[in-house]
Amino acid sequence: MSVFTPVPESVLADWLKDYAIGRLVELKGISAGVQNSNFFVTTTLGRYVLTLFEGIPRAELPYYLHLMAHLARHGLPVPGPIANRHNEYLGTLQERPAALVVRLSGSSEMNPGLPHCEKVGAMLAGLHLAGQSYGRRQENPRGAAWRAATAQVVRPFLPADEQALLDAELAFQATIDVAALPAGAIHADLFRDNVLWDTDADGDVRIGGVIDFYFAGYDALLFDVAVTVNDWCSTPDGGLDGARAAALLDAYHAERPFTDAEVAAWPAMLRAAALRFWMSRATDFHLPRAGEMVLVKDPNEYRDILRLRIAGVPPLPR
Ligand SMILES: Nc1ncnc2c1ncn2[C@@H]1O[C@H](COP(=O)(O)OP(=O)(O)O)[C@@H](O)[C@H]1O
Ligand SMILES: N[C@@H](CCOP(=O)(O)O)C(=O)O
Repeated sequence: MSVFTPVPESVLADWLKDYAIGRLVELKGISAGVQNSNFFVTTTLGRYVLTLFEGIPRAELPYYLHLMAHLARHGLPVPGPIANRHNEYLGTLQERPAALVVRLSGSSEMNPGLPHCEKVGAMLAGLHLAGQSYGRRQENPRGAAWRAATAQVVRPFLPADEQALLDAELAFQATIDVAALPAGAIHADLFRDNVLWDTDADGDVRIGGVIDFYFAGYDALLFDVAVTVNDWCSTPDGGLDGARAAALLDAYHAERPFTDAEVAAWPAMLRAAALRFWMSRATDFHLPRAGEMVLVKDPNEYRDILRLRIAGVPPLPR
């Protein structure tokens, strides 16, 4: 998150009167993240995260908030949204749609080992299984149609070799039958910075929280696995670390076995997932948004991951 819209303490203190969570003690902007304005909020009764949504249409927000509530109810470490006195998760603050969620414990691990990858794989499978009973449906906002449309916006900013890479990848992706893959609610942005780690009573790592569901949607479950593997299991040059990928994928497969169609589609899904983040980062880089604290991530990291996934990847477990 970044802070695009500042919130004065007096304004928040007044807004919180609509909630049953006590009085404002502290408000702090969060610099991590790229999509929304986020703040840590401490009140006399607890610790929360406030999000002001910057550009997601209001009508699409209940899908995310109810999905978080659904997954939390299924025992996953997902922050539950807080309802206001009108029993609604979504409010309005500084003329933006706004929501409060529980602040979970832990911090992100940017150098994950095998135990981290194993736990993330098992948790992602649990999320996909619990998501099967989620009643709402909203398409992945960064799905195939978005990728194709965004490619045309970004293309003029790219050098000739990258334009050629992009054109070839779009043509390849158009040949993939995504409808043949198991689908459901996916997180779609399960990067290392969206998982908070804690330790349990024995000192073992455990997932304290999975956050940032604001790219979630209905799509192939395998696309979500690919997004996750590309981030958690890449080496600094973008290659796949075989041991970390195997730890994550074996743990996932033990909870939700991969189908034959998924085994066949795996290389294409890794490429689709790489393309998605190359395109979003290139958009943020070439067409930046104004804001008080704005983080722009390197698009070339995902261009390189795409090139390396095209060169070849190890198969899925079966
Ligand atoms: N529920 C939460 N509990 C604890 N920390 C959180 C929570 N939600 C967000 N954060 C913190 O805020 C940071 C940015 O949040 P994120 O959801 O990734 O932003 P964005 O909405 O811009 O994508 C995270 O890296 C984490 O440190
Ligand atoms: N994970 C994405 C962008 C979304 O950023 P977030 O910090 O809001 O999760 C990327 O790395 O490009």
